[in-house]
Amino acid sequence: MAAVSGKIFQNVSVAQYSKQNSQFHPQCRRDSFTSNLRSLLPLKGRKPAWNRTLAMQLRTSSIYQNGFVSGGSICCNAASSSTEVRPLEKSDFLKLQNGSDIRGVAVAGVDGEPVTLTEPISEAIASAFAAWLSDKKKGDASMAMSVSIGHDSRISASMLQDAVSQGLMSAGIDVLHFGLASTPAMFNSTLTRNEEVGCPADGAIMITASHLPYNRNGFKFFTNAGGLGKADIKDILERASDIYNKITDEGLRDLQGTSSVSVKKVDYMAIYASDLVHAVRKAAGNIEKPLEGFHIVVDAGNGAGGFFVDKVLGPLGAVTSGSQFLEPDGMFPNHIPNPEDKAAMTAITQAVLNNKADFGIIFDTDVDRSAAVDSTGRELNRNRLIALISAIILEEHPGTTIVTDSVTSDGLTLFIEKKLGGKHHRFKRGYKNVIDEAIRLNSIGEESHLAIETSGHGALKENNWLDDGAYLMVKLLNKLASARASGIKGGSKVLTDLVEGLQEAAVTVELRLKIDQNHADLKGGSFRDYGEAVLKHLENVVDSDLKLVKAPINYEGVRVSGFGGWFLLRLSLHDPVLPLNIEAPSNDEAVKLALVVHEAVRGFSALDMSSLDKLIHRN
Ligand SMILES: O=P(O)(O)OC[C@H]1O[C@H](O)[C@H](O)[C@@H](O)[C@@H]1O
Repeated sequence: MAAVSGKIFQNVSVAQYSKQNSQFHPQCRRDSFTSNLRSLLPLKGRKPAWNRTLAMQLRTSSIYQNGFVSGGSICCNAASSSTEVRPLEKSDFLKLQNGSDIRGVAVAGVDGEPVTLTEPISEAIASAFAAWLSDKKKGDASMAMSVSIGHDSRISASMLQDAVSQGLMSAGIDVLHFGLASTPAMFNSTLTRNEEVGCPADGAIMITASHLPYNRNGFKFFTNAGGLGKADIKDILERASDIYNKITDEGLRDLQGTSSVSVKKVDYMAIYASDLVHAVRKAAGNIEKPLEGFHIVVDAGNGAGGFFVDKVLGPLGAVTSGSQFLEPDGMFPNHIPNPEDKAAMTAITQAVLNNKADFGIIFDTDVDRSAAVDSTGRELNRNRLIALISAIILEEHPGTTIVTDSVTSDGLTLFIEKKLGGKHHRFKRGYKNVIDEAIRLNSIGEESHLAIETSGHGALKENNWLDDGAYLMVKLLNKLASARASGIKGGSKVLTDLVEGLQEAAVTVELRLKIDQNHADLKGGSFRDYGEAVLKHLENVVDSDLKLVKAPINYEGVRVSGFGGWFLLRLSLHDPVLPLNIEAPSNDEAVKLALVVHEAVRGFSALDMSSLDKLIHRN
């Protein structure tokens, strides 16, 4: 393990600050949300200890650290001044659930998008996570618990970090501030054994909304068992609603707590990155600089992935000139940090070609997703990335099952099963779904070492099923390094060769058909029920058409083969949308498949068919 640069940032005693209460600006006091959690949190043996002065002290110090002092108003940043503590329904909290994440609007100013993730709400959510964690770890109730907090480059990061810190500390939880961090590093901090920096943490919170626009933000939660699931998130939001409304019912009150909690600032990314460096060195036979001679460019999309250049590729000996958008910028001025996005892939491809680099790597905002580009400018994302990682994993674990999301191609199945000798288990969309499915398969005796999505999310058994875009790239770097160590030249050709034989459709289409939730055709029902009815109807139509074959094993939506290609219509995991994926050998065939869907669903008037119409009439 490399040297650790974490140091104590601040040990905060609640009592120490209470007498300074009067020194703060009254506006700050109004903004502060005081959590009266004594009656709400099951904190056996630990007293919740909180007062609003501490809240402001923390907020102030964090604002200074981030250089956000403006006009002498040091106590409230821009987003916090709009914060208002008003009664909310449980349903308002539940609306913040996005599968196994929490997502909301954290920055005001976008028309039609009111702020839903305020400081008080975030503080209540953090307190609820503390209560949830406390229940989970009840065996250790006498021990102090700690939670690490990290964030991506969003402009609301500092405001939310303060609110979350307050929520945790009000529950007597010690807080570790990691600052700019990646989502996988946060999970890792619940596994790392390093007392000096306070790890393993009992829980971790990543403040991120992945690739969503600048005004959004959200939370991902982890324990050493992995990311929290949907049911846990619902539980936390319900608890948060109770906490929040109890406080507003009773009015804001100071608590004169007596126990103390600590806030430590830790450079955890240095620890996490050194683990990645170690992994590549090991794979190359413990060579210090196994990437010497390679020119690798990185596009971090102004998210949190810039560390990969100086803390991973640099120490491994790679040349990284031409890397771009490494500086964190929460307005994402260059492109959406998303390896599924065409503009993002064009940007990294161009960087590889312009710099005559051997290889390109692109991350999403919080580095749980990634993709690559070879030296010829060939994109290695979506099905190609899955094929590539599968080829590596199947060399290491012959015959293993590769779990993927539902929108993967028929060509990928052939490649995994016929060329690589593995088993392709096409499951549902959603990184958590594929990871949980791979874990389940192992638990019933079917060996699986890889769970991966076309979105660029991927997790390996050897890496604790950490959903980690950086580790996926490490697997590719290992391959480059070990090829070099065995004297093989040719840059990234060794990787390109691995996907040789992957059949790819000439036409690939993804449309997202919106369901108008206010449309009379829903008859007051939910968009989910409506979407299910659309899918059922489509299924019946397909069943009665001899030219079409329904996928015999399918876990999500309606997947159909015909006209030399296939389509999948399914419900989005989170949105009132039916995504439609089509792959076909030509435009004509793609249109024939689109027409099948069009004919079947056109009676559903709440469905926006305009993109489907456009596809059909364009050709
Ligand atoms: O169902 P969709 O709307 O296509 O969204 C699906 C996506 O949702 C989230 O972003 C998850 O993090 C991804 O793992 C998943 O692929």
